Amino acid sequence: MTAADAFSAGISSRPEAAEAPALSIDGVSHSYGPRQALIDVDFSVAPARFTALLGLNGAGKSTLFSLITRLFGIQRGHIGIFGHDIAQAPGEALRLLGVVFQPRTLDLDLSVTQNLLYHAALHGIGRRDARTRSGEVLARIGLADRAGSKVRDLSGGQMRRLEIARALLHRPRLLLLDEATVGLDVKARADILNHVRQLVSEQGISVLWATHLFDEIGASDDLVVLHQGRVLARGKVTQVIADAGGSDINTAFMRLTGSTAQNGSPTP
Ligand SMILES: Nc1ncnc2c1ncn2[C@@H]1O[C@H](COP(=O)(O)OP(=O)(O)OP(=O)(O)O)[C@@H](O)[C@H]1O
Repeated sequence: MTAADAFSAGISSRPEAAEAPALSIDGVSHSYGPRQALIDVDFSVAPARFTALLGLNGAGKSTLFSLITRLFGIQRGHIGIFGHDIAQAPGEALRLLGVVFQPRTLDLDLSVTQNLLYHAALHGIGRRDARTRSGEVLARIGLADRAGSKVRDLSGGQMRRLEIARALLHRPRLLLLDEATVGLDVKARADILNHVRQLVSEQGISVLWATHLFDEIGASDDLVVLHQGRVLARGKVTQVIADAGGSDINTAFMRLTGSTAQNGSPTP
């Protein structure tokens, strides 16, 4: 059995399993005019697992995120969140989803808490409940001591953590992060990863972590390798490496894609 088979069998095709996959991507294709950005993409994210979506620039990660969040309509295929088809039951599906996009979208002149309260109001969360939830999410992401600070005074890593806190306000069960560590130094990157991994191990949140950096992927993670719009491999990291005949994630990626690597991150 290949890693892909094992991954699918373990996650998507267990009729006895009470819970559907946190995220299921089935036969999804997307084109921008003549340019095909995604080609028959299939994979799933298991509940309470950290799944890395590894791909170089242009692999199709952002396009996929735009489809999952319904920024774009689905041209072909199906996307489900905990069993709710996002085209048929968008309300139920999106309620369970939190997203951290690549560009920063915080109001720098408001405080940390004010940013959260503003976002909560957009979600229809009442003021008192919003204050309670803000305290909760800041504690979960290690920012409780900065609640009253102006966002402008935070470090880049703290701003990213605030965006994660904001994405957790409506208590989603699936969190998508698109290149969440871009522009951060090594320590801040490790810090964000640790916090997100804790959300998985301690809170049971399911995570899809899009990245182009090998060193952000752990040996016990699930992995999807996306290249030029196609899924080249998916499964447990160790299985993907073994199936590709590599000795580590770098060599496995190179074998799968024919790319070369420099400084821990792949280049085309
Ligand atoms: N609005 C658009 N119009 C035309 N082509 C696009 C558009 N957005 C993306 N593409 C193309 O679709 C393909 C996938 O791009 P996408 O941004 O989804 O990849 P990515 O993996 O997120 O890369 P990056 O990390 O650089 O954002 C690329 O070939 C890109 O040039």
